[in-house]
Amino acid sequence: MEAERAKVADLQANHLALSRELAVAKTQELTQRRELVSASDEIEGLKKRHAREVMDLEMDVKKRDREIREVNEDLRVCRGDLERERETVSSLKSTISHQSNAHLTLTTQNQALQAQMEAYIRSVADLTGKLEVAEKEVEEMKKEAMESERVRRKLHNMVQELKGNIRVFCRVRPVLSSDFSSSVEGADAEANMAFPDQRDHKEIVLSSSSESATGQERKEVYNFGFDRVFEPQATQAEVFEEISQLAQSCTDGYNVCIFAYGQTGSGKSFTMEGGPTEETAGMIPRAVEQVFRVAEEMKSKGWEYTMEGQFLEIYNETINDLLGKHDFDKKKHEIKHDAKTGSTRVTDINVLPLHSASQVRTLLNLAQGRRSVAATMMNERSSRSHSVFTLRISGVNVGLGGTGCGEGTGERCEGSLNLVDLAGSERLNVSFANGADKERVKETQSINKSLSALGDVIAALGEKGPEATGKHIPYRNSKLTYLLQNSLSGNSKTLMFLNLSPLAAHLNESLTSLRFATKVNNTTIGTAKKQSRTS
Ligand SMILES: Nc1ncnc2c1ncn2[C@@H]1O[C@H](COP(=O)(O)OP(=O)(O)OP(=O)(O)O)[C@@H](O)[C@H]1O
Repeated sequence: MEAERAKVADLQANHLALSRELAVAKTQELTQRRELVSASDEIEGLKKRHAREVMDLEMDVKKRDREIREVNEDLRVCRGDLERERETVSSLKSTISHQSNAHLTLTTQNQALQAQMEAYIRSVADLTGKLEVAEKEVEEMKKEAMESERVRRKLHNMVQELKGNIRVFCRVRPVLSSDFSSSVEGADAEANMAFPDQRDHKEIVLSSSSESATGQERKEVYNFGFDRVFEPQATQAEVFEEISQLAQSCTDGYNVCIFAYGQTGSGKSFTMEGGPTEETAGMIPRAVEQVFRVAEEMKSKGWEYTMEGQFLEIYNETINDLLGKHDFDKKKHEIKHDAKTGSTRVTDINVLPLHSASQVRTLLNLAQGRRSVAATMMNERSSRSHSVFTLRISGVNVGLGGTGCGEGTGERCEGSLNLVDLAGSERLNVSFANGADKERVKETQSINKSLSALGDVIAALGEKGPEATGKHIPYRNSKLTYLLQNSLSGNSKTLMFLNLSPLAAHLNESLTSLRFATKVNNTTIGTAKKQSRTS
């Protein structure tokens, strides 16, 4: 029992110890429970904080995500931009590389140009110096040119004077197809004409053979010499070349008269007026053109010209104004000479200012249409009146204002150019073999009277020193000679064309014309005087 009791005491001591331990354990447990509650509160608090923090973090993450997306988007845009910028940069790089190449080239060119420019500047300076010298020389030369022009005019006119103031040119027209249509047998046969002087062209020889009373063949040879003989093939230009110097004379202040003499159909109108083409244009249009050309050229020598023209015909000893308003001129015209100036005027005649050669051509055509033209038995187109075209020229030397050559000399000159197409010179019996109408007979008589008056005037002038001896010159015997007085006397230069037909049938007429022209050619008219004055 004691064992048991000891056992129970042991058990009780154990129990006590265990109860104590349990109490301690319970206290510990309580403490721990409290700690646990506090820890779980703490955990709860932590959990809540954690949840809040997680939420905050989630929101933060979402925000960041958004931001990341935005940044990514920006990045993408930036990448695009960057890519484009890269491309731009690369193209700029290549441009820069080109540009720098170009710049290099330009720099080289610039250097070369600068070198050239410097050379130019040097040569410009050099040229400026030379120009100044040349300008001085030009000025001197202009002065010299004006002076030599004055000398030239003097010499030119001296040459003209030495050649004689009445000159005669003989021109034979070619045989025409119309010559073959004549009803008279043998009318188309060519006359025997020769031109032996092939160097100076001054001779014409006509020969004819006839049967003498004893039945023997008689050969006759006629020699004539003129200032110039033109063969049938001579062109209008060749003929004009010989007379063009005369046009210059009238711009120098001389009275120039060119007239055509010859039987009907011998080529007077062709020589003076010519055909419609440039090649066939006659002496009148060519001379007018020459005068205008010379006047234009003389501008550079300080001369200024004004021109005026008149055109008339003398038909049956009456003057008809070819520039009048009506086809038939009913006015009575008188011829007036001014002894002081040596000029001739016709009263009530239209005198038109002339500005160009083409204006003159139009006038001439108009006037030609008005000419009294009547058919004769010899030439359908024969004109039965004398036509006189007059171009008056006044010049004044006004200098070359503004060129440094100073004032003009103030010298004035007045000249005229008379171009006369005479009516046919055939004798009465040739034209009117079967005695035709009276009007035509009167016309022919009147023409022949004036032509023989022309011959008489020339013959009287040809007698030695007519003007010095005061011998009477019968200018008044016909309207033609009276009108041409100043063109035939000592104040002028005269050229006569003797037109000849090449036909054998016209041989006698040709011989008569040749004799008349020889008389004219042997006439020496005093010295031509230039009509000039210094204002
Ligand atoms: N050199 C020439 N070349 C070519 N044809 C010419 C030449 N000369 C004159 N003729 C021609 O001869 C014909 C007569 O000439 P033109 O009419 O000129 O004679 P004319 O002497 O003036 O006559 P008229 O006294 O009747 O006026 C015209 O058909 C003309 O064309």
